[in-house]
Amino acid sequence: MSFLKQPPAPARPNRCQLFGPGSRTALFEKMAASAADVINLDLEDSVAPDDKDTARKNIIEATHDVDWGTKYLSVRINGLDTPHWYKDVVELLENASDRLDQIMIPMVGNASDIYAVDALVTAIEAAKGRKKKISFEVIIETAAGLAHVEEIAASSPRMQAMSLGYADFAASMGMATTGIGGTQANYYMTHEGQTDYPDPWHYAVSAIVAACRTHGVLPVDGPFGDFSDDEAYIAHSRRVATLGMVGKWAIHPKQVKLANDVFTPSAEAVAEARDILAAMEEAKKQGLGATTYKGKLIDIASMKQAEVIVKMAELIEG
Ligand SMILES: CC(C)(COP(=O)(O)OP(=O)(O)OC[C@H]1O[C@@H](n2cnc3c(N)ncnc32)[C@H](O)[C@@H]1OP(=O)(O)O)[C@@H](O)C(=O)NCCC(=O)NCCSC(=O)C[C@H](O)C(=O)O
Ligand SMILES: [Mg+2]
Repeated sequence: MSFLKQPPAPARPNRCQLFGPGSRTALFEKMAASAADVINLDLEDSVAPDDKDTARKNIIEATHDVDWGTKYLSVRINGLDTPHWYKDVVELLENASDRLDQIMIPMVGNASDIYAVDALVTAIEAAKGRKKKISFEVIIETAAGLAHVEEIAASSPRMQAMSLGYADFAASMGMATTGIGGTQANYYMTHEGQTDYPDPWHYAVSAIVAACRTHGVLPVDGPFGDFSDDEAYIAHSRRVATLGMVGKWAIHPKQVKLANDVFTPSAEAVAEARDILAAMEEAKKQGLGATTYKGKLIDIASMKQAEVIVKMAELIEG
């Protein structure tokens, strides 16, 4: 391990982030009743330009009037290149209740974007005497955001999570696709008549996971647009979970269960992880750093892998 220890990510479940437009108040109670760990009330792209002020008022009221239970309550503000974002931050933090946990910053390109929001949030918290410090989540969804992903992950002590935003990311990168996540029809390889569809998002997902794990931030997968295709959503979620992400957005309530199922370690996986830890404990007593489990090598690195699974399961069990 480097001298610089890898800090732990925030100890809270983040298996699914359910999104809903701030302009659709009829959805708020349904979102609160869902099984999502995180609620993202949206002021950005799911809200029409003419509805921004109303959506902001709706969300402020919902922080007072809706019972969000134990969910992590987050509001996505508008991008820093819009005339809306400063009003989102000022009106939210001057009027929303203490129930608000997080602000989600879209379209970030560098650490200075976070610095600007952090300075404004810090001033309002002091002016209004807000007790709970607001955390940040950012969306990596531009070429610049990916190019500067590490400085963004390290940019503020408020940073708790980082999501990959497939639609804007594809547009910003000039990708020849309109799909929001998942396999892309023209991204394939052929060999002796066989066609294979590799993952076009692999680099972005891994870069986000690496930046997040380096700075103790939760890496989260963004939207999957085709909410009629459960199998594809599950496959995409399994891929990013294997790469180290902790959860995924739901842009429709039916995706919440799919995400929770993928990002909750199975009973078998937890039992195996606990067996590996027990086997390593036994090996340690015999002065060994490596041993075998079910005919395979396990060593201290296997212990760390097993600890990730057991810790996540214990976090979710609460
Ligand atoms: C996608 C939707 C517009 C679909 O809405 P609708 O047609 O009303 O859905 P259904 O008729 O299938 O609804 C079935 C029941 O579910 C309720 N419902 C619908 N949406 C939600 C929700 N988000 N949360 C909770 N409950 C919901 C309906 O009321 C029905 O209930 P009932 O009648 O009682 O059975 C809509 O789902 C929607 O707006 N989803 C959120 C879209 C969103 O927030 N988009 C922004 C995030 S993705 C993004 O911005 C891209 C990203 O930044 C990037 O760049 O990649
Ligand atoms: Mg976007």
